[in-house]
Amino acid sequence: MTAFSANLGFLWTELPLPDAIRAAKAAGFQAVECHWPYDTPPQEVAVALRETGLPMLGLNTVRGQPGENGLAALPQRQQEARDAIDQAIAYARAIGTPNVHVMAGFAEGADARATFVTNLRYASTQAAPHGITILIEPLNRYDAPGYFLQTSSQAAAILEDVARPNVKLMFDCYHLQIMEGDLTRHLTERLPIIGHIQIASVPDRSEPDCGEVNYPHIYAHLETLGYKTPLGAEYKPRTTTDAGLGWLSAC
Ligand SMILES: O=C(O)C(O)C(=O)CO
Ligand SMILES: [Mg+2]
Repeated sequence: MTAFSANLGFLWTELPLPDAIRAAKAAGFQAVECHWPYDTPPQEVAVALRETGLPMLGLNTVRGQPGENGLAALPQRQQEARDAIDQAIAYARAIGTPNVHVMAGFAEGADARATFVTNLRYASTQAAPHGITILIEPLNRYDAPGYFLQTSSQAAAILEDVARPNVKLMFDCYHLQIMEGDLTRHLTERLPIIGHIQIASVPDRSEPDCGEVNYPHIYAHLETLGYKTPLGAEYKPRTTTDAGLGWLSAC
């Protein structure tokens, strides 16, 4: 049976993070993940995780200044990017989180690529002693125009250059259906470099129960591939989180 991780960046956002973790447990999720937990002391998050028994699978590095979307591919911003990486790894260690998504930011060109590769190697070195995996995530060009990383093929080439076993791809089916399609084939081919998978309907990014992706097919396919990590439910509820959970009980 497919397991799911509630993305608390989008689900139960009206609740403080520890209560959102409790709500995810009550709803039947097997794990949680978040975007930017930094306003909540990690001790409070750790208490809720212990109490519910849910793992927090991932968190993101900060976006940077207002209007920015990450720092790791921005030439001339290396110190800030490394501070963001250090902050994320410290928070992840405090709550036992195995993945840190290092956000690339709005950038393009050879300098941006070289900066991203260098910063990912730095992140890998800092994360490795703690058993933490670094993730990079392509975002679609409509939601994040100008974001440095946009496709899984671009990510695969960068991961080859970074050449560290603890730096992997966050395969968000929502973004990659929009950018590349062919999800079944890409999930199969990219499996060795995938560190986490996320889902949402396409194109409206709501509950994964409608739209152009047939998720039951994706779940069955991932099962045949032996992929067992809970899938990140990273969608924007059509009404409230609780009212939209029918898809979860149908799985
Ligand atoms: O938007 C997404 O898909 C993300 O997973 C994220 O981490 C924030 O941009
Ligand atoms: Mg995502």
